[in-house]
Amino acid sequence: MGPMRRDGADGGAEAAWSLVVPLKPLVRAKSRLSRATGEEVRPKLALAFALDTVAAALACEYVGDVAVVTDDPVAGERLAALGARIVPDTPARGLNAALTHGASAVRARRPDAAVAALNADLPALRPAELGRVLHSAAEFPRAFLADAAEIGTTLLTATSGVELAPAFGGPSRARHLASGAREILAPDVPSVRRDVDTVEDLRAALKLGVGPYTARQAPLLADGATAPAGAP
Ligand SMILES: Nc1nc2c(ncn2[C@@H]2O[C@H](COP(=O)(O)OP(=O)(O)OP(=O)(O)O)[C@@H](O)[C@H]2O)c(=O)[nH]1
Ligand SMILES: C=C(OP(=O)(O)O)C(=O)O
Repeated sequence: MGPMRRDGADGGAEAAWSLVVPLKPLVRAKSRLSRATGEEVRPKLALAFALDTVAAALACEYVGDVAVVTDDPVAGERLAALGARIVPDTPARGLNAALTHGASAVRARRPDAAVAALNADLPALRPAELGRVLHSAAEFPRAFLADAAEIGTTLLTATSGVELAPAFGGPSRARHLASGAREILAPDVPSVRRDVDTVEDLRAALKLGVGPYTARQAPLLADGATAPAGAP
């Protein structure tokens, strides 16, 4: 059976994906930003990234629901208020175990769900761009989108009845390719590829235009984090 339809209309009805978004406890999240942000702002920024990512995902016409896999109580409460379902993590088993667990939780409720893992660090995410990626992904049993650096992965999909088999972490683009997943080569989806791990990534995201939660945190950042590259 194909993915569930989000509406019953003929023609323009779009396949509804279930997204699975993993989020570390905020005290540990985005550790590579710590030097630029300081320890007080870093968890707030990690939460803001997740809120912007999930809000944009929920606004995407191809997305039926979003499950966030997290053990963080504050993030869980804020993300649930946006409309996400919160799935408790699998303690100490890491990112891929969390994603497999999230996909199982989704399919326990909806066995024929098409699922997509999406990183929580995409503060510039635009619903229409995510929609283009999911539309392309629907043609293949498994598909993925490489991150802006073309080394990692920001999104991995599995259509109805197909195991997600996530292999995220570090140089995951090559692993996802080797696993048989199809790489999505959509040209105009920079916001879906713009993950933020470093201060340079954050600058690039700010240039693309971030969502409201991250924009609100930006003034709290040291100048070094937001000044254009090469600025004095
Ligand atoms: N639920 C869950 N999410 C995780 C786990 N590890 C990583 N993530 C999430 O997976 C995505 C990519 O994670 P990483 O790049 O490894 O970690 P990060 O917090 O984004 O950044 P660094 O601390 O700088 O590595 C982010 O959305 C993380 O919050 C985990 O063990 N459980
Ligand atoms: C999780 C990933 O990357 P990073 O650890 O760089 O965020 C990935 O791209 O698979």
